[in-house]
Amino acid sequence: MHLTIQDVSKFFGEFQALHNVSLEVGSNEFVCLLGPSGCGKTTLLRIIAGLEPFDSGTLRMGERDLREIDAQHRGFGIVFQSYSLFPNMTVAENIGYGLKIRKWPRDEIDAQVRELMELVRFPELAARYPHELSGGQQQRVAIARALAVDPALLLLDEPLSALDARVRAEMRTEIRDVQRRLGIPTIMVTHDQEEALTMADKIVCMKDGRIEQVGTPQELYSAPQTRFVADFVGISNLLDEQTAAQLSPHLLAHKPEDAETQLLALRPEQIGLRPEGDGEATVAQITFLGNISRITVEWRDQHLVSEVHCDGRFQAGDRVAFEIQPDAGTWVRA
Ligand SMILES: Nc1ncnc2c1ncn2[C@@H]1O[C@H](COP(=O)(O)OP(=O)(O)OP(=O)(O)O)[C@@H](O)[C@H]1O
Repeated sequence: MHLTIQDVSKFFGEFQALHNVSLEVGSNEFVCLLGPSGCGKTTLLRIIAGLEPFDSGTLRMGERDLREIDAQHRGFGIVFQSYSLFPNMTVAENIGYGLKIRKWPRDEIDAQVRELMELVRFPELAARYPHELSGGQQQRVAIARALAVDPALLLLDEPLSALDARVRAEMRTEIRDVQRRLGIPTIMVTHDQEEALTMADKIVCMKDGRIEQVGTPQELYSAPQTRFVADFVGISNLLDEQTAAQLSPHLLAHKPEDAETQLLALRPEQIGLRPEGDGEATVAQITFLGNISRITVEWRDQHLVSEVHCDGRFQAGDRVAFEIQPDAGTWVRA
């Protein structure tokens, strides 16, 4: 079933937290709301969940107007950043809780809980209490609990942000895997662009209560439309028209005519370097990243960031020349 958000606006007193937000979430889609702190991601998620009223616009699940259905009756699964498990219930009781209040028979609850524990890979932890689990395990239980009621929509609010980097990376794959297998439309809030790029079918990039751009991870990375998206999703070198022309006059050939599109966003991997004694730039800093090196070069009065496969060709202080394809980069709105 489709979720349709149309022209939703939200005020907190005088402050407008959301400006005419419109968005579709398809039946098997994994959508990430991505943006910096305060851009309105959580507010939008809470509105969808029914935990927060909104001032104008429409919200529909299939044909149903969600304004007419309160949070408990929407049948959505929700997982928050803090694990929010019931501390006095075991793992199995936590997962089965939603089924118990729906008055499922005992043996059916047990079967469903067993299945979900297999799905989130910890059948042996059934009898433990939340305080006996690691952060990652607690968050898996929270996800299993949200999935238990066969939700029409799964809402995740920064579910991985309290976990350490390794567990977080593991759980990205696990969550995506379970979501694909169950085919539940999912909306996840995150401010972590890497998380959004690795997990989402569709990223909704937000800024100041507005949607800046919606697209696949590839679209947002390779065709950002605004300076904000170019900067927030991945790393970009942003050059005005004059500077772009100095770097390589060919880059102007693909600049659109409109007056708003003024800046060229060049990804670091689009700036190739070659050692050259009288090259126009100087290597300022080299950061080794394993498979590649990130090299900051000084050029005229600015710094440009390049990423190259590291083969030890460059040292700080070296003179280098640029190797840039004529169609490199995307012209974006300032
Ligand atoms: N209950 C409230 N009363 C007043 N202002 C609020 C309330 N809730 C949120 N806001 C404001 O609305 C804006 C959006 O908040 P929201 O929590 O949706 O942002 P966010 O993108 O989720 O940020 P974060 O990543 O920090 O959670 C912020 O400026 C916030 O201060």
